[in-house]
Amino acid sequence: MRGRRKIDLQTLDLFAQPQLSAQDTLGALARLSDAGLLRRLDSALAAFVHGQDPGAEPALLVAAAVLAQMEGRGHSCLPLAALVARPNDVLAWPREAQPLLAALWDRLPPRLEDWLAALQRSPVVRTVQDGSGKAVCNGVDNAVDDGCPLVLRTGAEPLLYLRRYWDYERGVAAHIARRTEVDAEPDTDRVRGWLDRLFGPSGADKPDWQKLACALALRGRLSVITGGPGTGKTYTAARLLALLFAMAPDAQQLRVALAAPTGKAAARLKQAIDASLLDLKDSVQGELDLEALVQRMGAARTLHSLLGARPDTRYFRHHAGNPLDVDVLIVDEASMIHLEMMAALLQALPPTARLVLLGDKDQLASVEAGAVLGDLCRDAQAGCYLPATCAYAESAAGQRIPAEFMAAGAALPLAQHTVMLRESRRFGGPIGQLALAVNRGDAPAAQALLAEHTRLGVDAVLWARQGGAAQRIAEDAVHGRGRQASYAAYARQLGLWRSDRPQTPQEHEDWVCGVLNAFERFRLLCAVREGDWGVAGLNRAVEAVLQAQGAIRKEGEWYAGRPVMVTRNDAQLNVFNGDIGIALPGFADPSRLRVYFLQGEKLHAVSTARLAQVETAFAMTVHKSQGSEFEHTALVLSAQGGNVLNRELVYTGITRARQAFTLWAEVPGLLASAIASPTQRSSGLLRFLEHGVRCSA
Ligand SMILES: Nc1ncnc2c1ncn2[C@@H]1O[C@H](COP(=O)(O)OP(=O)(O)OP(=O)(O)O)[C@@H](O)[C@H]1O
Repeated sequence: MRGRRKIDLQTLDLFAQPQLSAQDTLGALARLSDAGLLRRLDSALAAFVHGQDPGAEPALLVAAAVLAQMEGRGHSCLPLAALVARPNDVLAWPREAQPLLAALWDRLPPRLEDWLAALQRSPVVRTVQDGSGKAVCNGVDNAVDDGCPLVLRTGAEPLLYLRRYWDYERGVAAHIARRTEVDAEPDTDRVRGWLDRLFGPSGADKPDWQKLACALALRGRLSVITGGPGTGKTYTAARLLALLFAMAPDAQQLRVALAAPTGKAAARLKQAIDASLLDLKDSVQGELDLEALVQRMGAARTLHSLLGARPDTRYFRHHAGNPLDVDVLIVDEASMIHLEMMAALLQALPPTARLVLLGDKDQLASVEAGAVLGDLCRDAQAGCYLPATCAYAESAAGQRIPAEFMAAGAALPLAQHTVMLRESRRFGGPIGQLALAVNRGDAPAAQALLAEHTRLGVDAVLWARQGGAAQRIAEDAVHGRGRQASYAAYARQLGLWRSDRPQTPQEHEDWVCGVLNAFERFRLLCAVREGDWGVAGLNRAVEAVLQAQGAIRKEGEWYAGRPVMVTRNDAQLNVFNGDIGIALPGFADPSRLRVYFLQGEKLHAVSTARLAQVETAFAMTVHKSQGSEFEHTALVLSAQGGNVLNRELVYTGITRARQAFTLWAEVPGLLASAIASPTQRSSGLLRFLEHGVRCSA
């Protein structure tokens, strides 16, 4: 937003007079948009509200604009008490904009009650009370939703919504409430027998959360399994599938689907589940035909493709009226699912089907509004298990839940269907320790770990660098540091085209796969897009270094070796948002570049002319890297990052690295301030679950 500022904030004069009319307010909001403090869309919503209600008061117009701005930053609603009392906490404007904010707030009502009254007086705002079933619009009892664009949820913490987000939250909460009702309990002796076969016996010293997750998943139609990298979420999900298969009255008829928000995450899920299931063949000794299950599951899909996204619309082919044809759906990387997508997914799922969500609750939430997995996992760390859950866990999984994980009083049914896996199997080393330190907000420990390892030299697993020109980052990325993965292997593999040119289609395919696999070993991850330390600047810098060493010959937009990331789903071309491909000469006609993608084990080629929605991918945002892992990642923190530099971003960047992690910080203090800034997205989802989902007709 700061990049779009055209006006000097110091000289911006918002108001001619102390009183604020609706017109003055709209003018001020428009000027704040010109100055880049709001988006055009934000002030446009206020103007729209005024168009619908010429009597709209300044507080309503300001609330509407801020609500739109919040939606753009991933929040599903606006907490009004915080806005009135601490506007800057909500708006997060830069220091130089504080006088403007103070001038605006001086002219607005000082008390929350007055804001609420201003909102409730307007016909554009529908007022609803949690749990009462009462809805009021324009002061009139109104159980029927007549399309008010804004919704005000009253109560101890009033929330203002754009109507569609209120609908999504309410819909998601209603589905979750239904799905977490306990069905008939399964035969616990059988469950326990199968769990012992699938997992082996467990020690008595601590609970086996993996077994517990499987047992709890049988009790309802929603199961949430969260945990950091390598804690065995996929391992557990494969065993859960085998268990469901073993317990199903007609196992051969069980329809199972796998999905994830991105194509890459979907492919990884399928690979891991297949391998895990086939590993289990011995423990099920011919009693379960797991090979047949693997065959029947088919490929994992992106959520868009599973739901049947209709191009250029918000609509899907599958919905409540045309539900998905599944009995069990496992969705990985659930932290990336935004509110609207979760609402669509839950609607499209038959009421009897089981949904299993896998994901790391501490990762970055989606760019779009909502942090659904984070919300659903609010109690995951604490457990909050009720006595009935503990009794069931003991009889079905042989697991005694320690007192510290039991609910102190009432607890959400959702918590009884949520399990956090706590032991990482492949992430215990320095990278894991660093991730844990970041996650618990311990900046000194994170910095000490980085400093200690950096001292070990260029081969160190952790490595921290500070300041200097972005050129240094690019050179490091291309030439590598020590023995850690870099783009050097990719450049070497690319060079084989000239020194050892493929002579047969098979050799060509092997070479293409070699380039793609070498490229996947390393990645530069940025917090921001713009600037020298952002995606755009670093892509240019890496290209310049590769060009200088002769690895690429960049003459136009496309060149042999250009790695690209697809930025928009294109079902016709069979490429999806987040897919990474590399432009390379074809075998039959080397003068024409084709972009090659690895889809599972198979190569997929698309002509460069047909791929319009792509961007160069030597550097990518941390957001776009979710669902991927690399041997070595270098996380680049730009001084321009502002409040994008937060704890979840750093944690997500670190946990993309399997063997080595490098941190580049443009100025001192960026890491510590990011760690000190956990993201809090405003949402009312859990409140719906706490109060019952009855607040509207
Ligand atoms: N109970 C277990 N016993 C033995 N090995 C296990 C167990 N749980 C997990 N593993 C192994 O640990 C590794 C990580 O497990 P898995 O890939 O399922 O973790 P994950 O949480 O899905 O990771 P990611 O977040 O990266 O997707 C795998 O090699 C898996 O086989």
